[in-house]
Amino acid sequence: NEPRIWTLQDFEIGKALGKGKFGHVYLAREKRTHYIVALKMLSKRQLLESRMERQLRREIEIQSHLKHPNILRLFGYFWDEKRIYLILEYAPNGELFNELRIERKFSEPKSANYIEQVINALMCLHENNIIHRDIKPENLLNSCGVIKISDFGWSVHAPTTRRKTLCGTLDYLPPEMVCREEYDEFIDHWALGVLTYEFLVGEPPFESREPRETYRRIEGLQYNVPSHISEEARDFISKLLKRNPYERMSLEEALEHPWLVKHRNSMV
Ligand SMILES: COc1ccc(/C=N/Nc2[nH]nc(C)c2C(=O)Nc2cccc(NC(C)=O)c2)cc1
Repeated sequence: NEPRIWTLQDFEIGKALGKGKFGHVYLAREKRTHYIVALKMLSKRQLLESRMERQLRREIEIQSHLKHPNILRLFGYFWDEKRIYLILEYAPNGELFNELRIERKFSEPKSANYIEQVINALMCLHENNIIHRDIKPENLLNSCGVIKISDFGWSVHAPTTRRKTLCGTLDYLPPEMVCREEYDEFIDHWALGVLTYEFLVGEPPFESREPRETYRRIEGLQYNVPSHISEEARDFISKLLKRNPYERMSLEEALEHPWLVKHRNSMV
């Protein structure tokens, strides 16, 4: 099916879902098929001012070609004189970040189930030689229990050396990014360890009041695992939060780790 030329007139705009960094996301319904989507509206001026247009092109290029149940679909895009519009898959339950703040922390079965889905998405990305580089609860959407990785704004084709200074949370940065070394897809493995910790504990492992302190704790691998965390979960995290990227567990090994196997067998 030929990609259509979409226009705003093809959609009925519903409620605002939320405000992203560069624009608003609205619930929308395609008029002909009544298909429900999330329409992300980005201001051209803001994109140009912050020189993000190259990053947006990359985001569109990457996300539009990826088809995986745990990766949020980008169905298409269009623009008018003021804005660029991304036609995105709608995930009814919203950001996992919100769910985690409400529940404070997730149970081990729930964390294992979510982490397994993130691993499946990362395997798809890495098979396509893509590093996400921004795995965190804010960039994970929940669609009736199915986790969708979204926001490919920071994704790149592996391996790469970072050109830009980093913005956003430092909590998820691996040591090799903190010390400006070359890095590759293993930075996503590190982020997976940080994500697992944050699901189980309710806050990221290296979180500190001062960014400098966060850097120091990341470089020194200084994190404490509360006693309520199971031995298997503790071991799973420790095999991802390794200073040397090549010592980090592979995604295949992670799927076979006792912590995930234990909870997979107990899932209905
Ligand atoms: C405020 O409560 C909410 C509950 C659920 C949603 C669902 N969002 N679902 C989405 N599907 N596809 C995309 C893209 C989105 C999306 O961007 N959501 C979004 C954007 C900005 C903030 C939030 N906030 C929360 C709490 O999820 C969600 C959005 C907001």
